[in-house]
This record gives sequence, C-alpha cells and structure tokens, in this order.
Amino acid sequence: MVKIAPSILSADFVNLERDIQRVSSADWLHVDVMDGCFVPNITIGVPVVQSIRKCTDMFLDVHLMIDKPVRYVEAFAKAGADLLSVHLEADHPTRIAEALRLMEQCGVQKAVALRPITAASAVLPYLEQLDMVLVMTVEPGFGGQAFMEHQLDTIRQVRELINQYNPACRLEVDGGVSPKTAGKVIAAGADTLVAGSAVYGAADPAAAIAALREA
Ligand SMILES: O=C(CO)[C@@H](O)[C@H](O)COP(=O)(O)O
Repeated sequence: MVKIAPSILSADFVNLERDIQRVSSADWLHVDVMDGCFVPNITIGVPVVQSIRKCTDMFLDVHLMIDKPVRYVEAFAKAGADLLSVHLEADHPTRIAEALRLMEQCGVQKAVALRPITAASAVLPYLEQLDMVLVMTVEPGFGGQAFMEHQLDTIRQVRELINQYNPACRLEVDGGVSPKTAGKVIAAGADTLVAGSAVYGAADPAAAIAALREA
C-alpha cells in the first residue's frame, strides 16, 4: 500500500501542532532535520522532535540532512523518531554502517537516503538490513522545488535492487511530489510519497492528501 507522508518543512512552525493535526489523515509525518552544513538550510533539532512526539501518535519519519549523522542517532531515537534516514553522502561508509547499527539497537526503523547525484547501486552494501530507501527527487535543502524527471531512472533502479535483495524494504520519494508527479513516481516503483508544498500549500491539506492517494 502506498503511504503518504506530509513534510512539515512547508508547515507554519509557529503553529506546528495545528499544522500536524491538519494532516492527521496521512499515514506518516515526515520531519526534515537540516544542519546548515550537509544542506544550505537550518531547520529543527532534537527538542522539536521531542515536542512533536508529545502532540501526535503519527509515525515519525525523520530525515536527517546532517553531516556525520551517527552522532545524533540515539538522541533522535530517544526523542521519539520511529524511523531515521541517514544520507549515504554524509559520512564514511563505516560510520553509515555504525549509524544503522545504532538504529537497530535503539529500536527505530533504518533507512538510507540518496541525493540526486548518488547512484542507485550505492544502497547495495546496506540494503539487506534496511526498512526503507529514500530517493531524493530534488537537491535536499528546500521545499517547493521542481521534480527532477531524470530521478525516475534511479527510482526504477532502486526498485529492482529492492525486489532482488530485500522485497520488504520500502521505497520513499521526496521532492516535488504532487498529484501531477505522484502517478509516475509510483509507476517507477515508489511506495511512500513525501509531499510538502503540495499538501501545505493547498487550501485543504486533507483534500490534497486524498488527491495524492488517488494519483
Ligand atoms: O527534504 C526535503 C527538502 O530537502 C523535502 O522533504 C521537501 O520539503 C519536500 O518539499 P516539496 O518538494 O514537496 O515542497
């Protein structure tokens, strides 16, 4: 089943609790953590995730767009994340493996994320132990960017690898996902859609979630 995960990057941070309730018909909540180093933007950190955990039972899909994410795995797990995604480009492979080991120890689901420059095959060393692969269809850092059509190839390639090595693994796509692009993203093999501006930019976020489901 396809899951819809609204990204709170497009929410009103002053009214975050209200904006989280507005998307309660979605399956997951996507939480964008940015450090101003791995990406040229700074968003939220551990205390905010802790507060979000207190105001919703939704599954918290926490996307760490930070350098050396192994340093923060335990803290985000304790704050209430249900799943953590670490970028393959954010550290040496041995420390990415260590981050995944820590996630396992902390009881959170494990995911790796790929920037658009990264080849699908980069997931192979980790794939058998993953709960999810996240393919970015924009350069990470900001909401509201245009969907990168060429990333449909990467989605297809990751889907083939997942089918071959770990069919239970989810494939999430993030960036420029809207009712216009969702159909091709799903046709390419995604089963989890992150949408920020398409949901929070709509007059009725619940209707936008329903439109994504229809697509
Ligand atoms: O991680 C990111 C951006 O780095 C995303 O989660 C975006 O926030 C998605 O926003 P839209 O492209 O859907 O507006």
